[in-house]
Amino acid sequence: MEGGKLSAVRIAVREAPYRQFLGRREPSVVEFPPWSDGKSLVVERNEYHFDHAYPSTVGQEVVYQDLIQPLVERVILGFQCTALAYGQTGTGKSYSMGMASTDKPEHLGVLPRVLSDILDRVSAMKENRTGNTQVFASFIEIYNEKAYDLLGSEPHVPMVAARCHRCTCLPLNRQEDLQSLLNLGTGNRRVRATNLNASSSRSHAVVTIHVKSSTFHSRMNIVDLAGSEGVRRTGHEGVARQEGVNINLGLLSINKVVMSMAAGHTVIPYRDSVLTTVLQAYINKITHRTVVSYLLACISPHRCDLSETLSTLRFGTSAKKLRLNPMQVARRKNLLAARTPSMLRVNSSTAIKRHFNQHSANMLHRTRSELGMTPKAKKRARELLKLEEPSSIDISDSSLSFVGFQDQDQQRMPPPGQPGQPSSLHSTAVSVAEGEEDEPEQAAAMERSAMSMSMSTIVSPISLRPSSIQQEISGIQALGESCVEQCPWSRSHVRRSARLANIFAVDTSDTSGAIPQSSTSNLRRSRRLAEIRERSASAVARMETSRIATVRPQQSTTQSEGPRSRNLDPPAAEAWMVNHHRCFLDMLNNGGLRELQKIPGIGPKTAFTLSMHRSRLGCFNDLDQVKGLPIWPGKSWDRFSQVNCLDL
Ligand SMILES: Nc1ncnc2c1ncn2[C@@H]1O[C@H](COP(=O)(O)OP(=O)(O)OP(=O)(O)O)[C@@H](O)[C@H]1O
Repeated sequence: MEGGKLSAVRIAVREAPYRQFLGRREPSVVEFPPWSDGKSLVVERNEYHFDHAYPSTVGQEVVYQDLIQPLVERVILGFQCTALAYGQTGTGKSYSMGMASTDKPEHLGVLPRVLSDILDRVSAMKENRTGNTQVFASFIEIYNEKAYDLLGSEPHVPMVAARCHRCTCLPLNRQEDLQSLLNLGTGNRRVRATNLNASSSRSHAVVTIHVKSSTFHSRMNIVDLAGSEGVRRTGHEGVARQEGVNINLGLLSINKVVMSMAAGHTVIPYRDSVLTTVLQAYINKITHRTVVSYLLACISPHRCDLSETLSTLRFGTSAKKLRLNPMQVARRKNLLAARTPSMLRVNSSTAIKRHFNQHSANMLHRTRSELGMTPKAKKRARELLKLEEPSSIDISDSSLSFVGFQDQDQQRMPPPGQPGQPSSLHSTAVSVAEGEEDEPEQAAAMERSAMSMSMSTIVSPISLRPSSIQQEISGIQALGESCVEQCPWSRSHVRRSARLANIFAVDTSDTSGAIPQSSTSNLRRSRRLAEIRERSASAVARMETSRIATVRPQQSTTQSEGPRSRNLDPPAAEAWMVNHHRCFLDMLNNGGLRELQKIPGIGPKTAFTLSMHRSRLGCFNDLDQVKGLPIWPGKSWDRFSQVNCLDL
């Protein structure tokens, strides 16, 4: 079934030509609007939509190619297909289905074309030796509620088996077999002249074409129903009248079956007539994935046949409601894809989707590979690093090259002998010391203090030694320590965002080329915590030392005590305060929410707001900036600074 349509039966409506013997030519009751795209028609101002709508001018060839040829292709692939003609008497059902004999090739109907087509394909398959496929055909009719085997030795003796399982199947090997089969079947079929049709079929005919191979047995049913007729209009009496009644009974029962199925009933009245009993096997599977069905509804252009025409269109509309469930559609597609040769499938949407999926997967893999995220890339990088990892790397060697970096990058590295870019504090302290030569003592004190802080409290990322665990975080072994110091790119403890930012900064700036010493907030969280712990430990140790050296023995010291309470000398007190401010600022800049909450005067809410401001600003440059934040109502900053000894 084409597309993703859920309709189990495809419906086509075909208009019959004018019946000459009705005399006066009147306008047709059926209109084919130009906007309909060959899929809808208008009768009595009601528009009906179907899969195809053919005016009387459309020939047999078009109908065959549109409706039946796709079914032939499916039958060869192992699907069960049914094409059924339904409509009023004299509207061209037998003509369309090819059960009326004709000499002109353009008037050949479905049956001879199908048989011929199947035989051609099977012969081609035999020539290509792609399988041993055989074709058989059976021809039965249901007349007066009895089934007859038209190809059997006694065509006018009713069959016993209700479902006609044991009917005669003639093998079809050549085109000549085909002709003899058609002559035999149509010749045995009961036909009678009525007021409405000179050769009206008095029975429902079912031709089944079997295609048998070693792997499947598919069938194609071509059903030509007798025409519905008003018994009075036919002008028949006696046997002919009874024929008409039985014909209508069969049509009524097939109508009821289709209606029940469309309404979703669980009990379907198949046994109401022989026609539905015989067709039960096919109708039952109409929504099955391996069944493809076409209904050709034939209608008359005459106004006198209007009620019959509307009845036929109603039947078509009911059949349109038979739905495949989406699972069946998906399975049918899969089945079709599995049975279609791969060459034919290459252009299908599934193949295209698969191609794109594969393409995007390749792209993703390539990107991951370029970023060094794939195991292979990691391994390669490790091997390269091992090659370059020198126990004897001399960091003073300016020709030292770093794996994976361009020369220009190398040129932007800090000059040899300078272990990393000095921290901002370091540089500030040095500049102060350099600029204030007239105050040597103070400058020296500041420098001493700054140096001591840079050694103990201010931890430059470059001076960090990643732990062995941290070295493994990125999946790439770290370089030798000297290299790590020189090559900040490979520092796995620096956040990836910071590393990338550094890369872009180096690319776009022509400054010293050194990686800007980002604040420690760019360090990984584990590293920051380790630093805080390290700093607090060293601060305690330092305070202990200074206490022993300067504080009177009787004074107790606690961490919250200020310099005043320790009676420090002014320069020492000032240095202590600078140190303390720096430590505190570090804590504010690097502490997580939990660490911030441990600071006296900071609750969960303040900690959260503080961290939000910190993320917005990057980090706090000094305590004045913290003080200026709109989170200290009233005198809360005073209380906060007091409790944390931030004031002298
Ligand atoms: N599209 C058509 N083009 C040319 N002739 C047609 C067309 N449709 C029907 N006819 C002619 O109309 C006449 C009646 O057609 P046919 O016997 O196929 O009708 P029917 O629906 O099978 O009737 P019944 O149900 O009584 O058997 C035939 O002579 C047939 O050639």
